[in-house]
Amino acid sequence: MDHQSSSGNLVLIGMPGSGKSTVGVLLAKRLGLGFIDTDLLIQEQAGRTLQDIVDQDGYGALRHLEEQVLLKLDVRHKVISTGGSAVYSAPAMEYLRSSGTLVFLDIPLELVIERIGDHSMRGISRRPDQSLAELFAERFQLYSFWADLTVPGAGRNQEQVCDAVMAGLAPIVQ
Ligand SMILES: Nc1ncnc2c1ncn2[C@@H]1O[C@H](COP(=O)(O)OP(=O)(O)O)[C@@H](O)[C@H]1O
Ligand SMILES: O=C(O)C1=C[C@@H](OP(=O)(O)O)[C@@H](O)[C@H](O)C1
Ligand SMILES: [Mg+2]
Repeated sequence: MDHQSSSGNLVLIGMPGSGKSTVGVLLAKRLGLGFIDTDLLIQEQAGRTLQDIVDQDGYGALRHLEEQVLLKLDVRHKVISTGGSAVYSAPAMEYLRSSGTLVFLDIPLELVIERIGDHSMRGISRRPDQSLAELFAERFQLYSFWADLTVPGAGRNQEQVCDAVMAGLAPIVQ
């Protein structure tokens, strides 16, 4: 049994709007697994909303908290939906990979904008000088690098994305 299947977690990574949180719940139901959204763990730990953290303390503070929460996760057989910025922490990604399969929900920039808007990018962890297009390009490299499986999301509703993840997992997870 390799690192991907030994602890049985399924970890969703990708841009905000790619469906990590909503598709994650569908996947957990289909697979009979529990579900964790690490954004909610961050909020619980901080006692504040993610929006507050970014607004008051800046994007670096959110990334730091996110890394701490990810490195403290000690779970098996869960679907784990991460926040879009999780991939900035190599230690956290290595750790998640050691106990699960990393699935990149890959949507184009146009869909990100359609789903989350591009006006203020509130709540997104990004350098103030960085455009959404630049952020997308930077992150695309990181998501692709860490992914065990990449699932394209364009032209698919949430159930169809769920189907595509299940189909993609079949050959790599026992
Ligand atoms: N495949 C899809 N088709 C249409 N809308 C979607 C799809 N996946 C997600 N959405 C919508 O996009 C928004 C962001 O989804 P969410 O699951 O919160 O993404 P993430 O956690 O990756 O930011 C929600 O309004 C959700 O309903
Ligand atoms: O991509 C990002 O920088 C962020 C994505 C959000 O999660 P989703 O990807 O679930 O929307 C949340 O973690 C936070 O607002 C920062
Ligand atoms: Mg989410």
